[in-house]
Amino acid sequence: SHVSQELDTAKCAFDPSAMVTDACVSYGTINKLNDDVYTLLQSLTTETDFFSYYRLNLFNTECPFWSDANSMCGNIACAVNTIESEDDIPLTWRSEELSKLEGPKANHPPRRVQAERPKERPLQGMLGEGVGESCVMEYDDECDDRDYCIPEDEGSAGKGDYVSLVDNPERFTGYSGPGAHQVWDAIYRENCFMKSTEEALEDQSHHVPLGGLQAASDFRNVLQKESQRLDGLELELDNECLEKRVFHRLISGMHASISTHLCWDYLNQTTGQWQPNMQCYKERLHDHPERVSNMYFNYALVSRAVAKLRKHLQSYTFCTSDPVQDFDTKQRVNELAEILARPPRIFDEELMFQDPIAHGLKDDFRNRFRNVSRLMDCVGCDKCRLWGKLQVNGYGTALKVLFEYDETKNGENPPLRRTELVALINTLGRISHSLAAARSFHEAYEAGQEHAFPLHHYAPLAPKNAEVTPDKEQPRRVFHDGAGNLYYEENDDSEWYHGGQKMEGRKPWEYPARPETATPYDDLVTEWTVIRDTTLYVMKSWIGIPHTCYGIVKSEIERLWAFWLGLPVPPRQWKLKAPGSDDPMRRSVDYKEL
Ligand SMILES: Cc1cc2nc3c(=O)[nH]c(=O)nc-3n(C[C@H](O)[C@H](O)[C@H](O)COP(=O)(O)OP(=O)(O)OC[C@H]3O[C@@H](n4cnc5c(N)ncnc54)[C@H](O)[C@@H]3O)c2cc1C
Repeated sequence: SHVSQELDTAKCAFDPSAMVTDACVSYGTINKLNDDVYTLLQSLTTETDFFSYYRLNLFNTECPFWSDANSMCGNIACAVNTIESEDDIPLTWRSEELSKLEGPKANHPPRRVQAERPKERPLQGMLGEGVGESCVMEYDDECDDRDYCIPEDEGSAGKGDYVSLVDNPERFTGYSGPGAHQVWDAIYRENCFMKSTEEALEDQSHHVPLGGLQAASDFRNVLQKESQRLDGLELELDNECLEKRVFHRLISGMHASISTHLCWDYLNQTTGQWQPNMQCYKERLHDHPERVSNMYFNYALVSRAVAKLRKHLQSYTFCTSDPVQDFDTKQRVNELAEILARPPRIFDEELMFQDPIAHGLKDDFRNRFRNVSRLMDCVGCDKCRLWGKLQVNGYGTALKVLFEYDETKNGENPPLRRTELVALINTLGRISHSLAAARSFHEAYEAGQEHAFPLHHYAPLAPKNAEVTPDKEQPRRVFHDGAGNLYYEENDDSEWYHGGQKMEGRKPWEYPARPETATPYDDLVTEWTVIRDTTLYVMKSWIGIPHTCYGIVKSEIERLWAFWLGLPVPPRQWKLKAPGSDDPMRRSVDYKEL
């Protein structure tokens, strides 16, 4: 089918209508990359305090483009458009309820108050106990004119709130109808860079003046050059609205990603069941393969931006007062950037805008993006506005990094605010999840299934147990494989050691692939080794139960005794733990043992 061609084709011939050859990478390569980073990205966005809280101005803003009086419902206060008769369904399933934000919220304290509060608790527990507030608080309120988005606090009295992204997943909210369409229409209208002079003049009242004609011709020059470089052909380029296509792909890809999520996490408002909706997928994505293709384009663009930040992120402080969380977050981010930076390069921003003649275009692009950012204030559903704003900021940050950053330098680059970094990584997390969900939908659809398949099995996750080792001041990552072996990482450079021996070619939680030379006999021996080890492990655990219980009781009595005598109570020596990815029972075949 067309979609499978779109998804699986290994070639990406230059196609003027597809516009950007820079992201000319096979869909298969992107799927493979996504398989490698999916779990890491999801863990980063849901398990670290730094990336699971976002600061934004959600309520103190007004839609600057139209007002309630003359619009078809675009403003925040305006009721969301919902299914025919919502009165018949329970309150919790109504769009009005689904649209509301959930979970704790913390105000961003003004500068004067910031100075008075302790560095560890700048938000005074407002997000709940156990949240590393120094990982969430953003001290940098400055703006930079190289930003593609409106800094969240611009033009409003409030400095925004911190909200939990984990408590407010992007999913079906029921927000639809003319209000939602009006916003999407306005966003797509932003993309026409090259218009007739009359139209351009007419538009001056609505938009920031842009010099679009100059930009369009700049862009055409760049494209012409690029196409010649690629295949020596003079391309027939459409005379009208050329730039529109790059911009269009970004917006359309974001729209498609939002649609994928609402179809994946869909609520049947009459039965109250949350489940993937195949019909929704078919109508919004399957029947429009170019939308799926635009999501892939966005993936390439945003992941390249993260890869480009690799050096910058190595020296980034995520949490000022929580070294273990800071270390853990940094390790995961570094690993993500490292995987994304592996060849082949999937997006080549140097082919765009970098040409000195294309300066007008860059400003134009930036200004249009700012307008899209402002349009987000016209979205009449809190949760949708949250994710809409976050993703526009994420794409804006990706563009800023792609076109304003020099990856070899550090000091001279524009500052990267916490909000931008959180938006960037979460936006990548969103597209990553969209690609995975679209693939599951697609495969189930092709197989004639009514329901989507579960998400693919992704690469197991690296351990997250950062520990402060006694012999080092810095925390470093250690990995316990559950069979009594301890591995540790040296020099923050992903070199893993076991008993002083460096592990070549793999991480301790990875298992070597089956060598091409392995014979069926090797397979048999390997399988037998696994069965034998597993049986021994289980037997050993059972035999060890009395000893373990004795140890627990003894240590608890000692603690109680110390407490009774008024002495310092020693820390607990044991803990209950659910099996994780480091569980040896999850071991797969280890050929290295052969
Ligand atoms: C910023 C924003 C965030 C939103 N977030 C959510 C959310 O989190 N949860 C939720 O349930 N709803 C959300 N919505 C609403 C949702 O996007 C749809 O508007 C709604 O579900 C109605 O869908 P629809 O089928 O009428 O078409 P819409 O998705 O509203 O699309 C309008 C028109 O745009 C065109 N179009 C659609 N998709 C694409 C594409 N990928 N590329 C190019 N053109 C396209 C089609 O011609 C379509 O008729 C959000 C809306 C906005 C504006």
